[in-house]
Amino acid sequence: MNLTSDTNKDQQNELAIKVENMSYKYDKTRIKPDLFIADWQVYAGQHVFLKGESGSGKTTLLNLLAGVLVPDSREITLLGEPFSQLSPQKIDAFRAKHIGVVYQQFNLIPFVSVLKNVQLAAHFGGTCADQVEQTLADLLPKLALSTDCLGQAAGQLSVGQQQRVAIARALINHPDILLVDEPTSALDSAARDAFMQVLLVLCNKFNTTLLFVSHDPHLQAFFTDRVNIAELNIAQGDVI
Ligand SMILES: Nc1ncnc2c1ncn2[C@@H]1O[C@H](COP(=O)(O)OP(=O)(O)OP(=O)(O)O)[C@@H](O)[C@H]1O
Repeated sequence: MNLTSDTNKDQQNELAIKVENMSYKYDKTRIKPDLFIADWQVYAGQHVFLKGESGSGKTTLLNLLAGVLVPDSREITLLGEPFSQLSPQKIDAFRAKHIGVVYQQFNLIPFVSVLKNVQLAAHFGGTCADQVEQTLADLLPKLALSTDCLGQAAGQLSVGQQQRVAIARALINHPDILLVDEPTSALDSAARDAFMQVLLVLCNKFNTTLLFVSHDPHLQAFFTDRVNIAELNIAQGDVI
């Protein structure tokens, strides 16, 4: 089964994400994996909405694509690189340079300033200080964040502000791939829609491939490419 998220497929020939016969199980003593994907591709620049019921494997897939988890069979290719076959050090370097991740809980360092949070990500991604300054000057107004917040401890900001800082941090290295896990659950509908619009504008600007995980049906409208993890994860059925 070849499941490709397919808007503008004709115009886009570069694959950002290719997953082939990838399996993962949390408990290695079990026979049946928690996640098995036979064949799935996302083209460079696509914005894909990944939906699915609770426990269906969305976060697991995201963590595999981020290199936080390592598949049991190693078949993830990102940007043409055999990502899941790289050494742990190379995976860390690849992630820092090419992948932005926005987690459900944002994962900011709460007692460290907003600026430091962003600078740390930039440092690991090899982005120089001048570039950080330039990108922040561009990003902050788009994210409705004032320069005053840069000096504040991240943990002192509102949830909505932390979310936008998490986006700034994820985009500071102009990643090729942005993985976003259910970030809008704490927002009201107006803030949620504003957030989505900003996110999509920024991904277009940087030509970033976006994989957006959510089970909020309202957010589907922002995407033309939608995939249900149940179609991908054949470990959830009786196929294997
Ligand atoms: N750390 C873990 N240890 C063992 N099993 C886990 C762990 N994390 C997830 N699982 C199992 O893997 C399966 C997929 O979980 P996952 O968190 O990826 O689902 P999800 O679709 O992201 O759910 P949700 O929408 O509730 O966040 C579930 O059966 C879950 O119980």
